[in-house]
Amino acid sequence: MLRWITAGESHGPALVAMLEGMVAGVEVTSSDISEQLARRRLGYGRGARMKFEADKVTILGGVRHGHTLGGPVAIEIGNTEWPKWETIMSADPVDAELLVGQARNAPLTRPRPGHADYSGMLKYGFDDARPVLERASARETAARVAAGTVARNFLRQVFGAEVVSHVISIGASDPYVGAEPTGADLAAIDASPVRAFDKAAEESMIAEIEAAKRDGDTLGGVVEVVVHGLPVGLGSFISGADRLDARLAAALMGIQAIKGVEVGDGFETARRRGSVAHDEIRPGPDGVLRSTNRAGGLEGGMTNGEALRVRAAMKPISTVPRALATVDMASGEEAVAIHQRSDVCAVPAAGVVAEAMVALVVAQAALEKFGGDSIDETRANVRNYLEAVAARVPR
Ligand SMILES: Cc1cc2nc3c(=O)[nH]c(=O)nc-3n(C[C@H](O)[C@H](O)[C@H](O)COP(=O)(O)O)c2cc1C
Ligand SMILES: C=C(O[C@@H]1CC(C(=O)O)=C[C@@H](OP(=O)(O)O)[C@H]1O)C(=O)O
Repeated sequence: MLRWITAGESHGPALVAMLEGMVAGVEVTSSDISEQLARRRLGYGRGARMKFEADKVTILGGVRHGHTLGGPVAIEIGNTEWPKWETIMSADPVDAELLVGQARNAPLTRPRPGHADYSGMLKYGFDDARPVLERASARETAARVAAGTVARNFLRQVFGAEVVSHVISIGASDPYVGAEPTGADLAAIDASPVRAFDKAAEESMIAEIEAAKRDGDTLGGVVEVVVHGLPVGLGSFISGADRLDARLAAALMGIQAIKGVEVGDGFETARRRGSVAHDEIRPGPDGVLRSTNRAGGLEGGMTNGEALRVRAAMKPISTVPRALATVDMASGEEAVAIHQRSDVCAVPAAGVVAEAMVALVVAQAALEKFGGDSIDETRANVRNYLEAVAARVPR
């Protein structure tokens, strides 16, 4: 089974991603990973930290001469800001004197509503939010994007499938309505400062961010991930835990600040009548045809051969410059929440993280179905299956 785990803190020396269960022979390089990490740092509305900090990629194991070896892949993402945090975030004990007068070491006792601070301090027994926010921080998503790069390369190399995301809306901007993008549109989407697929939607999103910035406020939004080129039958209806929609929802909800997931037309489908909610099946020149894809390529917990389409809703950033009311955990007095700096909006970055999570879950389902120890074996199994599927589709 394809499994992944990350380790590391926001201001630690590095993040580490481990990916276990990937077949041998997948082409992947450090620059593929760096390229994906650079995409995650893009986006209008990100804070100062994105400008001065850099992600330094080292593949520690599982890859040789640009190909996976079949063993666990370990990727380190070094943090170039580490020298500033070396004492405060030292893994080993440090002399108390070294910490005296260090502003960064001042205990954070005013938990931010919406962040992990309050519950984390109580649950893990800390008087300071620092040890909580270090791991709760979405800096960790860089490690997921690194692991996701291997998965997205696998999907491209086995199915020719591309994982694409774009931003549907930011705050109360006019949501994007129109055709879903394909892999060929990814460069244009990345060139948009808000990763929008449409100029009008982009302008409306930028206006929202400008207004929030002016007001000392923050924003969330909605992203969509689309995967073209997947075969029918990934995932299963057999048990709830096998359903690909359930697995995608869990993976997307596991991203910091994601509060809702839609599959296909999602909540809109709930408002429709059945006659206009589903995707009718008709005979076509090369088998069967669907003229709509309201289901987002998933029926019965399985891919149905149409484009996979899922959306994730992100709540606004919880470090609000116009700081929110809280209680100082040291004194019990009313206070305003911690605020030093933050992103105004990180929705474009969340889209890149969502791509990585979708790639990992789909690659996991593909490896379950097709197996193999090498990518050639997986490809042969895919070919065999697709022949059987083609023979079954009426023409
Ligand atoms: C890409 C990305 C960047 C984020 N940047 C910030 C930030 O700068 N400041 C902040 O307070 N929260 C930021 N967040 C959100 C927090 O990580 C998140 O609100 C926190 O973990 C609590 O959310 P939860 O309730 O979903 O766990 C970011 C989230 C993502 C996905
Ligand atoms: C560092 C990243 O995102 C960080 C995620 C984050 C949070 O609370 O989630 C808070 C911010 O960090 P800080 O509070 O130190 O300014 C973001 O910059 C990153 O995405 O690489």
